Amino acid sequence: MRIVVSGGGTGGHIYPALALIREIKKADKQAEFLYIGTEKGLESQIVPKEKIPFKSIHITGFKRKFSFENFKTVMRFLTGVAASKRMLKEFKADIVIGTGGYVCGPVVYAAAKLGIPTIIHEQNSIPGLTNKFLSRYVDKVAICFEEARNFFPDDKVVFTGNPRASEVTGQDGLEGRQSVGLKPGVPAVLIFGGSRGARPINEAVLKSLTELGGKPYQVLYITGDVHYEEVKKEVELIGNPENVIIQPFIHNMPEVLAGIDLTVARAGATTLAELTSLGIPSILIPSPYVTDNHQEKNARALSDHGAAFLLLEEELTGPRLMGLIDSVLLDRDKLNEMKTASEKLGIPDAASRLYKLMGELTE
Ligand SMILES: CC(=O)N[C@H]1[C@@H](OP(=O)(O)OP(=O)(O)OC[C@H]2O[C@@H](n3ccc(=O)[nH]c3=O)[C@H](O)[C@@H]2O)O[C@H](CO)[C@@H](O)[C@@H]1O
Repeated sequence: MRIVVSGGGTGGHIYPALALIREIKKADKQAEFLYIGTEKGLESQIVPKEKIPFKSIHITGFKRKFSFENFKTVMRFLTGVAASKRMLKEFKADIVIGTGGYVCGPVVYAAAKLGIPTIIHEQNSIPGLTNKFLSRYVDKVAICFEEARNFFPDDKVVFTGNPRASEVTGQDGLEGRQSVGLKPGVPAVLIFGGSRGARPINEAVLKSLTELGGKPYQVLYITGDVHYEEVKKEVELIGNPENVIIQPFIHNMPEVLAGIDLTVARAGATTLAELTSLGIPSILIPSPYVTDNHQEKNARALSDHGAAFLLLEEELTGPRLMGLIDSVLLDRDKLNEMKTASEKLGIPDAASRLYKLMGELTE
């Protein structure tokens, strides 16, 4: 099979695509891939590292308010469609899958117009503009939250879950711990703000850094690449406690997650798929800066079932965060109860479900 995958901007759209590619490679050694993204998105760094052929188009997202930029975006969309058609014909694509972000707009639209089978994968409980637009043209819409169903044509929707959920299973947590310097046998909390980091979470952690130093657990704190230098400067003034490891970004998240007892994070959909697949309890601080506040809805899908605590950004303070971490990590019964609840929501076979759907469209 000759497969084109497109999705990007942030990790939450890229990692599901890469997990799907790995799943297909296991089942079909002859499969060939082309990934179409943008130069500006994280995909231009992450995808070539995986040795997957990568091509880019130039495209920007729509502004929700009326603006001249939107006119330019329409022009870029049309140019993007023409460029995508050329790439798809040259590659002789059998199927095209979009995993979100505005880059898949022109790519998936072009494929549908060429009569190539198409799927979009929606990770969130509330879809973004691009997937809502594309759902009119594609053959199938794969979803990960039942709440997303109502936004799409009923006959196209298939519940598959997020392929990244499959990728994080079966990892060696001890090796994961070792790779980042976490000790075995001591409870570990991972704190991070999505694939790009989050300033409000960084501020809350920095305010509590000294206090964290006195805790009977260890902390892996990921700042996000762009915030790292700034955080480091502050940490030099405060002092870096021995039980807190600070990193800008980690590339072996599946391995590391396998060794983690509790996670503090934004509520990006791919992160949540990973956490539930592994049955990791979490404290979720949804980003309020996303379309239709979809992260809060994502988070509630976990907190309503006892798998997570929801902490709204407006209520986020250092002491509040510390209190919540202690209340879970220092109470074994609570931790186990949340673990079970989290595990129940996981869909570890999501990648094979999505691959099966591809097979149905191409046979
Ligand atoms: C601001 C924004 O628009 N965020 C969206 C974006 O989030 P974002 O890109 O932050 O996505 P997620 O939280 O869903 O996923 C982050 C991914 O990055 C990985 N990771 C993170 C940190 C690190 O150091 N190493 C690493 O590998 C995580 O394991 C995960 O696989 O896409 C998600 C999925 O559509 C949406 O739900 C989010 O609302």
